[in-house]
Amino acid sequence: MIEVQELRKRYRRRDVLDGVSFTADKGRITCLIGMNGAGKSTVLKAIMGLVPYRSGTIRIGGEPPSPAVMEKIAFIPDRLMMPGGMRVREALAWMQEHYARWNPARAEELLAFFRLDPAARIAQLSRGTEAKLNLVLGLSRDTDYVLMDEPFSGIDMLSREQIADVFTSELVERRGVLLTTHEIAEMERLIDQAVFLDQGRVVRDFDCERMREDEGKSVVDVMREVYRA
Ligand SMILES: Nc1ncnc2c1ncn2[C@@H]1O[C@H](COP(=O)(O)OP(=O)(O)OP(=O)(O)O)[C@@H](O)[C@H]1O
Repeated sequence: MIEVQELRKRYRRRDVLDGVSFTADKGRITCLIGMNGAGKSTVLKAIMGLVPYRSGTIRIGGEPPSPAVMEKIAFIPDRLMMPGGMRVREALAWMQEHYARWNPARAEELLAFFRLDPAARIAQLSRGTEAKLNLVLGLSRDTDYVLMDEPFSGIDMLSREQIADVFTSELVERRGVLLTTHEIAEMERLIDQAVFLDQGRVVRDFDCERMREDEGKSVVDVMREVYRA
């Protein structure tokens, strides 16, 4: 489980995270939902130790972050972080060299699934193809948790459907997935837990299936309720 408790972060004297608390369990897909600037990416970056925070506690599998604990998490940022001159196969080799839990068979499988050309240069990939490679690099590590920042952003409908298939496959089944989005409509059927962020605060946190059963509301219904209020 990833546990975030009372996380506070300031940028230029402004509170961008104002006491954020939630958990993301293994075997579930948890989605941080919020408008632009709500603080979603900052939460992921704080968990990964990429930005310092003022106060609060982060636990991963019950342990505080450390280099060994961070090996259990793969972070897939909103844009690919590899140099443009690199070829796809070189990016995979780089990952294999730098990450202990790299799974080459899975990487090959995902390359074939997304029909990525191993010889293509990264700079020449379209936005959507780049997003798919970004997913291949993150999901080919055998980690307990995967953090994804806006995995669907800028991607055409058919590619989104292909990426959605990955979410329902055994690739993420046993892992804990924490992702962010501001476009919930097509993520709705994929996610188990919804955490709504607004101006650095958690305003709703619920089990999506229970919400549908108990109150007959979809995540989008709740979103309208929260943000139009
Ligand atoms: N490096 C930075 N310096 C100053 N302010 C920042 C910095 N990074 C983010 N912020 C501010 O922190 C707030 C939260 O940003 P964050 O990127 O976490 O939002 P978000 O919910 O992920 O938004 P989006 O959906 O647009 O990606 C925003 O108001 C943003 O302007």
